[in-house]
Amino acid sequence: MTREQNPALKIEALCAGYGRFDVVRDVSLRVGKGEAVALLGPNGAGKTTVLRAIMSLIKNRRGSIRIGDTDVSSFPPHRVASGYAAIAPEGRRLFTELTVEDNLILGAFRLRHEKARVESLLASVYALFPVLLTYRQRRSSFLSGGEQQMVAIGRMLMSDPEILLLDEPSIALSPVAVGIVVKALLELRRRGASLLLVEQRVDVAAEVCDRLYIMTHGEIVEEMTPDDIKHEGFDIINKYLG
Ligand SMILES: Nc1ncnc2c1ncn2[C@@H]1O[C@H](COP(=O)(O)OP(=O)(O)OP(=O)(O)O)[C@@H](O)[C@H]1O
Repeated sequence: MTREQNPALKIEALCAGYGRFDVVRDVSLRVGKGEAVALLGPNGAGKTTVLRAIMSLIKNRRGSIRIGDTDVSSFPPHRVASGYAAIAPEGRRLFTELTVEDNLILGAFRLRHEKARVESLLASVYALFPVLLTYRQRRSSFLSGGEQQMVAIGRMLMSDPEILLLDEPSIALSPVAVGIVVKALLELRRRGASLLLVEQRVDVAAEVCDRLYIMTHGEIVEEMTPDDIKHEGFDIINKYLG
């Protein structure tokens, strides 16, 4: 099947929010297999809410969400997390008292009876982030922000999901750490991963992604490519980001 016929993620007419209020309205988007797509927008636009809806973490949700061949719209969160989607949330949310390796292994909870597969996933995370191998027995609280972000991305990879969701992986990181995260995301792309990246930094999104959706006030208002930005400059996007 071609990428067009069988995307990694296809959202149609999603409405989602909190309590009785929708903060995401009629959102449709697609991430092809092996494609990296960014969701850009100002604070409060509803980007994180889209990611939470994909993971079934909010109850107020309508519309359809397909991951690969499966409609996951009615799945409970643990089922979505069992190999369909994984999220590296904003702020990383590590178990800071646990070691790096224990945090990573928690990401493979669903595969706990498949020891060889867990070992092989762990080896591929350490190949992506060699520094984590050095620090594997170190408590996560002792890591820098950039290293903690590597653990959050690695933990996501440990569930071997069909689509990776990243919520502002560059936030509050030093320029060097942002560079390391960008390099890791490019390497994941090279390995064929499908990514949906929520970002505030247009430069990071344009470097990593094939396509960018712009979201404001709960709706997708524009779709563009990094080439559009290259030709027309950041102004075409900055008018939406405020
Ligand atoms: N748990 C919640 N309960 C009620 N309202 C919420 C909750 N979480 C977010 N909201 C509201 O939903 C709207 C969208 O928030 P969301 O976090 O999805 O935006 P965002 O685009 O990810 O912004 P940011 O970049 O600031 O994280 C905001 O108005 C926010 O105040």
